[in-house]
Amino acid sequence: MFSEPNGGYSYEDCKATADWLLSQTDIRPLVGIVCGSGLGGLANMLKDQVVFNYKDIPNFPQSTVHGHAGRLVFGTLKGRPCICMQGRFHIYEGYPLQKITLPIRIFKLLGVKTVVLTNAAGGLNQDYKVGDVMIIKDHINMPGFAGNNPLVGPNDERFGVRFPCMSDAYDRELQQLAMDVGLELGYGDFLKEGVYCVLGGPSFETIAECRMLHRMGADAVGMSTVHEAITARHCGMRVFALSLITNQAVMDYESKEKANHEEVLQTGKDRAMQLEQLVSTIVTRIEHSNNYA
Ligand SMILES: O=P(O)(O)O[C@H]1O[C@H](CO)[C@@H](O)[C@H]1O
Ligand code: HPA
Repeated sequence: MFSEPNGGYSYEDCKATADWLLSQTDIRPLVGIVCGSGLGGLANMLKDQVVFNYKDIPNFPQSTVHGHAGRLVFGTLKGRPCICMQGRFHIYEGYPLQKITLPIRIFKLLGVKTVVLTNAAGGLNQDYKVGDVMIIKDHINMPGFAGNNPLVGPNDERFGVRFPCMSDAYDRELQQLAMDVGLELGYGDFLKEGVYCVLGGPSFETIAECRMLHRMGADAVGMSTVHEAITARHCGMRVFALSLITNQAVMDYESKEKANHEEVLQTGKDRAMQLEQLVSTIVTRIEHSNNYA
């Protein structure tokens, strides 16, 4: 039943997983949240939780990265039905892109309308500080330049069109909502907006690479999110995404700084409370600001 043509899954396979989940819970999520490295605490915002370990879900990949718990959490946020991935998948774990993005298609088949993607990222923009939160307004898909796009392979029109538009990948209304909410919460000092660039990882970038990415127009660099955003847009969900700037990308040969995953996770812990406030307020306001979700 769970075949993998071209390393991906058929519509029927995704549907089988979605139906299996729907048969286990009465919660019908409208918002799907993906927690970045060290940001799994976001799932704690959900009430009335129904939790699945990834290993128990048919077809689901397994989390292998420290800071990604590997749990799918259904619940409600101020009465609003949500689903939260406590742990995402990355290219460097060895998974094909179609597998990395499988949960996004499952979100769609569960009835999710809006996807909220979060990540930990290195700051390239020299005005950014560790602890800043960057609302993603656009992306640069470096693996995509070499043909590594999650939509490679036969296109199933039940998900979306062959050539989806990406100039509106990140919903502008939700970006504005996030900025308004952030300012209301008093987060103006550390709230930014910018361009996220994805690389394959797992090695962090060299100094020359960071300099190049910055000149190219990227404000932050990471190893995730873009594949999920492309897949979500392909199947017609709205996307809101943010990066926590967990470290400064090293741009200077005089610098003694070294990127490391421990710092990434620590910055996530330090900003956990504000991120929970920001994301939960945005999610509850989506309802009041439009009819999409
Ligand atoms: O993008 P998320 O999953 O937040 O994780 C980021 O943190 C890890 C590196 O510390 C990489 O996986 C990078 O992509
Ligand atoms: N580079 C790539 N990915 C990251 C970084 C970084 O500096 N920080 C967190 N994820």
